[in-house]
Amino acid sequence: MLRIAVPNKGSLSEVAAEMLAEAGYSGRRDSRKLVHTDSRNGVEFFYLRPRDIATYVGSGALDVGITGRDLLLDSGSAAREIEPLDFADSTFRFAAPVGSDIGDIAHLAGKRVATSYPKLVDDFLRARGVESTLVKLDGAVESAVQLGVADAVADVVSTGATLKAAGLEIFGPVILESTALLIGGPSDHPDVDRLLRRLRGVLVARKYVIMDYDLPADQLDEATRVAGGIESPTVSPLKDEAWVAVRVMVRADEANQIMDRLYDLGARAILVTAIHAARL
Ligand SMILES: Nc1ncnc2c1ncn2[C@@H]1O[C@H](COP(=O)(O)OP(=O)(O)OP(=O)(O)O)[C@@H](O)[C@H]1O
Ligand SMILES: O=P(O)(O)OC[C@H]1O[C@H](OP(=O)(O)OP(=O)(O)O)[C@H](O)[C@@H]1O
Ligand SMILES: [Mg+2]
Repeated sequence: MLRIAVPNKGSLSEVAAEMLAEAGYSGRRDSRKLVHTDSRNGVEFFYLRPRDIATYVGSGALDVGITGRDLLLDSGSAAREIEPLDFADSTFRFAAPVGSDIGDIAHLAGKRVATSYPKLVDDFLRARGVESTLVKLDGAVESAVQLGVADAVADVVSTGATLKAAGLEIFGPVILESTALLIGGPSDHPDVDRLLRRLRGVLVARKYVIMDYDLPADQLDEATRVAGGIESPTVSPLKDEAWVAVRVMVRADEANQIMDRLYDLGARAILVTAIHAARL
């Protein structure tokens, strides 16, 4: 049985549960349940606080887990990154009040910096020889300056809207680029590969679409340059020998530009369909 740690709350939990469902696993129905066994797929899910997941996986108590890179590094656990999962992308940044004279990390010497990720920030500042006083908060860190408990903050930034609303602006270098990860522990469980293949299949199904179109046969080389597929396009004959039918996988975010270019080459009846599951 593969033992998997999944986030029970916060911004990672919903997407992680969706990905696992799309990968064919059953999940808990009651959001208060802490453990769920999917015996058909030979896995057991443990619903844990995202911040604690690296600790369980790093100690070997659980085999793999889903958490953020920032949380993994802040935990100091021996867990390691297996694969990025393409969600919960964020950067970890310093911010100070708009117009303040803190414009560089050197200016943080002797200042108070509020954060929920003290190890991450401490490691970063220490490595650069800056000595600050860290103020450890649980969340809503952006309010710390307005409320007078810190001079600057270090926190997760996505759109930047939370910082802006609190009258703060980013300064200094990027502390970390974070994303959701599959993490593993000290020993490799033989079933991790299957989980990984399934999760990769979900990522492919989300990122790619199938494109079918009819094309004048003499345009095939040109069309293959526009959309070459993973290995190579599937080409089928049509009754009218001057035409062929082509099927190819393309990135979903490029589908419309590719359709425009194929249309200009003479392609017609261009159809795009979603991929439900994939294994490349
Ligand atoms: N606005 C956001 N955009 C993208 N990723 C985010 C965002 N907020 C948090 N994250 C990521 O989610 C993870 C934080 O998990 P956590 O459970 O603390 O989420 P949370 O939404 O902050 O939950 P909580 O309500 O407990 O604070 C980190 O990896 C972090 O980088
Ligand atoms: O750049 P933005 O798009 O505004 O997103 C960043 C904010 O999102 C998260 O907050 P969350 O909602 O998790 O609250 P928290 O601070 O209590 O964790 C994070 O801690 C930032 O505050
Ligand atoms: Mg949060």
